[in-house]
Amino acid sequence: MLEVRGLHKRYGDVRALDGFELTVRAGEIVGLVGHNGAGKTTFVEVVSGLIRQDSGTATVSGREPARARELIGISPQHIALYPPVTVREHLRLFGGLSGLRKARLGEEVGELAAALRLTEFLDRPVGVLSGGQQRRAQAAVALIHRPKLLLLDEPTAGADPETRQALLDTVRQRASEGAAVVYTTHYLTELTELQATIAVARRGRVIARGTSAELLEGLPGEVRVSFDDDSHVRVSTTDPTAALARLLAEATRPVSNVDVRNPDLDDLYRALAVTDGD
Ligand SMILES: Nc1ncnc2c1ncn2[C@@H]1O[C@H](COP(=O)(O)OP(=O)(O)OP(=O)(O)O)[C@@H](O)[C@H]1O
Repeated sequence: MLEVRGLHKRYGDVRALDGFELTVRAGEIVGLVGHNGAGKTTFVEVVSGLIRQDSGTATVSGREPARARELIGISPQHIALYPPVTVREHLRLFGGLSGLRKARLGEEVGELAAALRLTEFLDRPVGVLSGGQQRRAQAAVALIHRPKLLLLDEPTAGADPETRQALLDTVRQRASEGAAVVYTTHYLTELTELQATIAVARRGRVIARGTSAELLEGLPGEVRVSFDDDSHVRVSTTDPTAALARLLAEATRPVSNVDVRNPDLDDLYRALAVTDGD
């Protein structure tokens, strides 16, 4: 569905994309993660046809992004809606531009609004909605024409748990119906929930790809044991159960709390930075 080969894009001295490669099949969710400035948004902008790469190729169903607009749904990192225009008018406008007929459009609006818990806000101008409601409206605009490729750039940034859940459920549903999804986020738990494969971007290219289990295997997490006198012991370990058992067996003061942290994205970035030459 999406094939990206050797993308390069420079802004002055900054190599925003430096050999970026990614393929996403129909029905697959790829979680694109990486530090701030790794090139994720630039990649999304090229694939959605908003900017042109300096070199390399990006194709959506074999077509250049600018010629495949109706196949793509994009939810940009920053809200890009018209404040005085209602949610329903946005959906009619964008659905209509993508060629949805009136009757079908009405059905899609109702179904999508219910899925994203937007029904009671449909006739309010976007400008009066809360941040989380605007996030859901933005996602609805991306989804209204049932695109074959969904590009969601941090769709849950600043979202409350209800908004987050509604978005994740809807994205999973669309993938199960065959959409290819690229989902950028800074939250590993969302990608686990989406059963996404993960692509890690760094300095303008993808340096690792796999399931979270594959990528996190062997990385150390952390075990922390706190005591009644407010002191604590912390160890970094690849075997939290054994480490916890040892710390508890060796404890000479009453224990007030234990905390086990599994490896997360920061641990993964640190490990990859070492193998990537830092
Ligand atoms: N229009 C632009 N003009 C100049 N530099 C840019 C422009 N867009 C992006 N960059 C630079 O390109 C690099 C990649 O930026 P990009 O926004 O793609 O990163 P990102 O991985 O999406 O980061 P974040 O997680 O912060 O959203 C950064 O160094 C950024 O400053």
